[in-house]
Amino acid sequence: MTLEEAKKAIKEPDQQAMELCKRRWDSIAKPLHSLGKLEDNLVKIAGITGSADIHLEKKALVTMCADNGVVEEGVTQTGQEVTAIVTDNFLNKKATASILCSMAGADIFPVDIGVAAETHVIDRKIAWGTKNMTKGPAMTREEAQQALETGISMVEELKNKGYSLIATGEMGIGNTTTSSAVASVLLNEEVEKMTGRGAGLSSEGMTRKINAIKKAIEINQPDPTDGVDVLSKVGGFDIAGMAGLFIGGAVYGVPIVIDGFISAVAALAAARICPLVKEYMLASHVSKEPAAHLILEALGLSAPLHCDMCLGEGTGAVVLFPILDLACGVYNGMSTFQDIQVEEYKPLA
Ligand SMILES: Cc1cc2ncn([C@H]3O[C@H](COP(=O)(O)O)[C@@H](O)[C@H]3O)c2cc1C
Ligand SMILES: O=C(O)c1cccnc1
Repeated sequence: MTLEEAKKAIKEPDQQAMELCKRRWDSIAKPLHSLGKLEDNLVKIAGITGSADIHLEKKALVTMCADNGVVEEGVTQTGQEVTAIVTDNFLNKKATASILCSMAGADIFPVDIGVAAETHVIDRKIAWGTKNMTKGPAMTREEAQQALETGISMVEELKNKGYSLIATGEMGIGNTTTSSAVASVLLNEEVEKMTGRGAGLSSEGMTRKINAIKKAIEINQPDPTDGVDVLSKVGGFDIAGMAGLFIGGAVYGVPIVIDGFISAVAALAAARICPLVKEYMLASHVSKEPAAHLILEALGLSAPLHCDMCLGEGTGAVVLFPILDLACGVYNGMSTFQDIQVEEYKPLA
């Protein structure tokens, strides 16, 4: 499906399914709304899937893996070769996200959407990394569109395989630099406010990172009203691929879980391309990256978890999975007021 077709296919979530789900929660023998965001997330899922019958047995994490030409500017603590190593490690439980997935009963789908080396994961390579955005656009508009469409098609494939919940993740040395650039443009905020130390960076490194982002924005002049333009000029294949996952979730009625800062920036870009996509994403945690909470605020989302995590790879999103499983267990298994023959709970005015 093309991006244009996807945009046309997106509808409002199903209000009736949400209402039914709320009614089911309110009928359960416990104080009203006492499971808070656990309840809210299931109501949202009902609206996304169009059904109050909620089962989350098959869960997936898609990690979009890509390299970033901007690492030439000395904006990271580790070298670009780490991207390919961690990408392949997703396959053999040697990466944090793959271990978390096996513990949470989820399957991991690492996608090479633009790693600058050969890898052994799902091959959707658009290019061998992006160009250095301080010297010109990171990629062409066509490449950005291709990355978005890759994300959309991954959701279609996983839905056809029976997956009902998808977490978003990434691996790409230098992608907090591109994320901060995209966030700065989309929110029209100072680069300094949007930039953190990523996977660990010295103070001199931070100065280089901020200067590189400013230079990239200055030279490329991305149009903040055009999400595809911003992604292509100062983004990366991984961020655009994840933005595609969010758009795909809205097209195919599959809830998509946001991870940390990088994933949230992708969600923001997706929402700029098509505002309704916001209704199809679930927040998981608030990353320790300084601007993460601002991105979630801009999306109008409130994350249930505050773990001071800042790892990426989809780790925080996968941590939400067992919590949603627990919510689902109560939703599907708990007795109702009718079962225990108690008049419905009436809160005090
Ligand atoms: C060994 C290693 C494993 C990682 N797994 C995720 N990231 C995280 O760090 C990177 C972003 O930080 P920056 O922009 O500072 O490079 C991304 O790959 C992100 O997923 C890692 C980083 C490293 C070094
Ligand atoms: O929050 C994130 O996604 C993040 C932060 C730092 C490094 N890697 C990922």
